[in-house]
Amino acid sequence: MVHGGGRPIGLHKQLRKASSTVPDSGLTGPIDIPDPAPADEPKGLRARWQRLRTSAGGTVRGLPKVARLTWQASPILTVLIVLSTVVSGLLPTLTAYIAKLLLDAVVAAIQHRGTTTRIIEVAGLELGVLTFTAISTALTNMAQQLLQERMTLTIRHRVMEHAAKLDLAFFEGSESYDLLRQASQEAPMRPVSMLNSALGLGRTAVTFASMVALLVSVSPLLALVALLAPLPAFISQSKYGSRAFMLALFVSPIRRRMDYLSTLVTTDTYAKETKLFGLGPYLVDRFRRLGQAYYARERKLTTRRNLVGTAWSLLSTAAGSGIALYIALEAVAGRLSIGDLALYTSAATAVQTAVQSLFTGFSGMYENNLYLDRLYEFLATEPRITAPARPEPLPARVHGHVEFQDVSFRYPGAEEPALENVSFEIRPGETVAVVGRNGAGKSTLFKLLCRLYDPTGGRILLDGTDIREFDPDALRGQISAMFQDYVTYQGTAAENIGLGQLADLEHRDRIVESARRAGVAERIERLPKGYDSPLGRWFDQGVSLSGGEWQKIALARAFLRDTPILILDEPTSALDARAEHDLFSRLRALAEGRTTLYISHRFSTVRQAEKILFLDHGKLVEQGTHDELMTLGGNYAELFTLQAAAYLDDDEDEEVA
Ligand SMILES: Nc1ncnc2c1ncn2[C@@H]1O[C@H](COP(=O)(O)OP(=O)(O)OP(=O)(O)O)[C@@H](O)[C@H]1O
Repeated sequence: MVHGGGRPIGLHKQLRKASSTVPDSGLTGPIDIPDPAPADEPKGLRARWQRLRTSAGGTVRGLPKVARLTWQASPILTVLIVLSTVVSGLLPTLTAYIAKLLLDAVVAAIQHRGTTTRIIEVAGLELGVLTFTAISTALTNMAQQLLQERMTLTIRHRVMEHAAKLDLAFFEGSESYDLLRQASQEAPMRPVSMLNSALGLGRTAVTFASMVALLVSVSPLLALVALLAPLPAFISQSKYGSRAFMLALFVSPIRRRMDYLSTLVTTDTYAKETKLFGLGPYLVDRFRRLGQAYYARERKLTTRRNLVGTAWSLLSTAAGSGIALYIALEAVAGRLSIGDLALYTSAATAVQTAVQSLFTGFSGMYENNLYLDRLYEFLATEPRITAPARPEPLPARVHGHVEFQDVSFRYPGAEEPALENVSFEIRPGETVAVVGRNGAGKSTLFKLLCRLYDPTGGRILLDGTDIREFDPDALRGQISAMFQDYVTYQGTAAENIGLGQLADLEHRDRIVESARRAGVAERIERLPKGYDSPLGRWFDQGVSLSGGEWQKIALARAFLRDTPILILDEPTSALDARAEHDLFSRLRALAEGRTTLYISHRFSTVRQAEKILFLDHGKLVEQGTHDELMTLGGNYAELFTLQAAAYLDDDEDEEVA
């Protein structure tokens, strides 16, 4: 994990822990956000100073990384933006100086000491500088906007690229969900913001230094006053900057809940239930109340931050006015020229403005840096399931001999193991049904076989080799799978199937063949544009399919891959009896020569398997053929009889009727 920003590691962790303990799903329960101020916020002056130093140090250390990011996004724009910054930093001082020259020339002309030519020369110079300023401002704006776009694209690209590499465990944890959200939604704007703040800071520093130099030449004391006045405001700004970030961190789970509530009411998939159960007003009200709590927090912080900030910055204003008065009196006394007066007045104003931009710039950088830390933290999250340094090459022909040896598994953060000491062997080409009650660990077994998770104990062998010794991508290339929660892609029918094997995306004949195997070819042909019909409602003219039709499409996607292992998690849960029967008769041909595992709750299909594994509370309690398990008279026999009895009852009822 990367801990940029010089923030103490403990604080980071503590914050995250606190922010993820916001209770409840948001559907019920209290709507409250814990106070974002961490318990250890420094109280004494010394502690504050210490903290300022750490945060300043951290912010400055954050700069090179941002510079690298911007450079990667576009070297030309980066150079352009840096150059224009330096130039535009000098321009105010130059403008002020020319104004002084102009005034002095005018006064001299009035007093018949100077010439009109001199005035024209200075006016020409002024025009030149103003034109240059306009051009340089335009260039800076252009470079900034373009860089913003480029950066956002670069970072989103990196976030996607990285997310694609991460383990399933990362996506299934709620803490990492927040991190992902922050990295993908909040972070892309931050580097440019950070760069802008840094450049603004640089520009201001140039203006500030040149102006202060002018002030020093009048009175070192005044220069000192101008320099010291901003300090209190600076400190208060840095405090509120970090509070704002902490608040954002704390409200992140609340916002997630708000998003969820909003999705429930605005998404087609949920609309049916929301309407039927009359949940609309209830959910809308929850959203409103969460929103209010969220807004109240934001308002408190924003108003405090601005009011307190302004109060402190009044000190700087007072100092500025003092300087102006002093210089005016000096001019009256004849110790300074009118031009000097104008110069110093604008210098004083510029220093004051500069001072304010300095803290806005710095606190902006500080805040951006805190967000960027989350991005770096995300980018530094490494997948645990990776290829070994020297991956074992897969055999030229994988036979599909699968062996679980004493495999145990517990999901990260779970109390109970999902699988416990599971051992079994599947010979190449065998068809195996995995059965058991809900939550018994069946899907988990499949996830482990695909190496979406690694077992916490024991090992899984494919053709005699521990699957951890293969490159996970190569291993997954040997497996076709359809999961319980298969994806319904908002794409054409051909794309929906073709995504199962990217190389075949353009091979229409193979796609048609898979559709036929899954029993959905005829339905697709009846669509308005056949295989090129968009499915789902996101597109214009998209066709809505029924649940079973979608499931057949998902099956076709799995069948497109010609792999030695086929895994189907409840492949017929949405199919009608005829479709299920047809699929299983075809499956025998499809499964020919491939190791096939399927999960099913329908015992009529389970009994056809060559081997049945019965899981109960994560343990493999029975295994064998249908006949063997029936003879055993255990769990399987009990459930089978139960289901068969239900059917028999139905038949009898029908007969009676
Ligand atoms: N991502 C996860 N994180 C934590 N626990 C999980 C996760 N997925 C599943 N579990 C838990 O692991 C256990 C086994 O789940 P699994 O999905 O393997 O059950 P299953 O046998 O496939 O059930 P079903 O028949 O209902 O599909 C369950 O108790 C479940 O709560």
